Amino acid sequence: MALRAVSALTWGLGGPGVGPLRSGTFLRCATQHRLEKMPSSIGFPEASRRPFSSHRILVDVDQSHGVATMKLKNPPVNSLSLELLTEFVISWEKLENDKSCRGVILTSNSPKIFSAGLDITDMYGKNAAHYAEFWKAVQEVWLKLYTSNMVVIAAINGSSPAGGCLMSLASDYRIMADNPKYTIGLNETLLGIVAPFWFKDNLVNTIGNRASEHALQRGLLFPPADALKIGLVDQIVPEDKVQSTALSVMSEWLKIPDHARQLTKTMMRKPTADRLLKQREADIQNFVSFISKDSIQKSLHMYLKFLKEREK
Ligand SMILES: CCCCC/C=C\C/C=C\C=C\CC(=O)SCCNC(=O)CCNC(=O)[C@H](O)C(C)(C)COP(=O)(O)OP(=O)(O)OC[C@H]1O[C@@H](n2cnc3c(N)ncnc32)[C@H](O)[C@@H]1OP(=O)(O)O
Repeated sequence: MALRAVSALTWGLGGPGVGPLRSGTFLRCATQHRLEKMPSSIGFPEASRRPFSSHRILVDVDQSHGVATMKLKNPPVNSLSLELLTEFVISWEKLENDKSCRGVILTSNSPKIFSAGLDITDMYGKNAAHYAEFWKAVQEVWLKLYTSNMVVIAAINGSSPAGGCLMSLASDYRIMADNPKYTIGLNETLLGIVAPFWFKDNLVNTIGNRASEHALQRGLLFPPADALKIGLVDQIVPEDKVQSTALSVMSEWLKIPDHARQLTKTMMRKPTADRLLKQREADIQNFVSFISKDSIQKSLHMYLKFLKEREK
């Protein structure tokens, strides 16, 4: 198997905003329309579309089908900066509160990069208060995605290292563009940092313990075909079919009654989400003390330098 490395949300019933069962779920399900036919592109009729956006997040809601497409837009590499993460949470809550929205396709506005992962400049050369705020936002985005009532499909239209891979892992289904130039994986060790336990838990739940041990220790980044083999993604499709495939997979998922799917998702994911929720503050403090170490700052500095100077 060809492996490539770069060389060198609150759970709990009734919890604010992100509880697995939004009030009215059962009632709504009883009258919910089934999706019989989905459009093959985002060319929805104007009347049924409700786009909204912020600087770094573009959202297009197709109200007649109950599906939103959320695009990350943070050039040049869609890094997950504090600003992007904050805007993500605001947009996500808007969708969670929109009763017409049952599913979200998460993708990128950039053609070649889904997301370069956490913004390294938010973890380098800042003070403890900044690191704490940043990490809280990272946790929040993961909790929102991982515990969402909505069906979340990642349409991975480019490279997806580290935090980008985590966002995909938190989705219910992953479709990746079949381009061998793109890679996906949790490559933290290559930066001299360590994926926290909840990144690891999410990976283990997806690809199993042995494959996770191997992938995490070596910081492996997998091309799409290999990612498919180990179950890191569920499907690979030609680059120009990622969005249309995501829409048709979504239509299949939305045929399942919401209440049954949501309760099943809760049953599967609650223990993992609860593990972070129970020690959220300690996890923030752990991150702050780890990332503030001189040796870790030095590793990040070297990695940023490597990124800037490497041959393209
Ligand atoms: C035991 C205790 C445990 C406690 C837990 C503690 C800690 C855990 C901590 C953190 C976990 C972090 C997870 C992460 O997500 S870290 C981020 C990892 N990301 C990467 O390694 C990706 C790096 N980027 C790339 O590989 C390439 O950029 C990419 C393939 C995405 C795109 O390549 P392309 O050639 O198109 O673009 P580049 O020229 O490389 O980049 C353009 C520009 O962007 C800068 N940049 C790239 N990635 C990032 C990033 N993640 N953050 C900030 N900036 C980034 C790059 O430096 C270039 O800048 P410039 O030269 O134009 O100035």
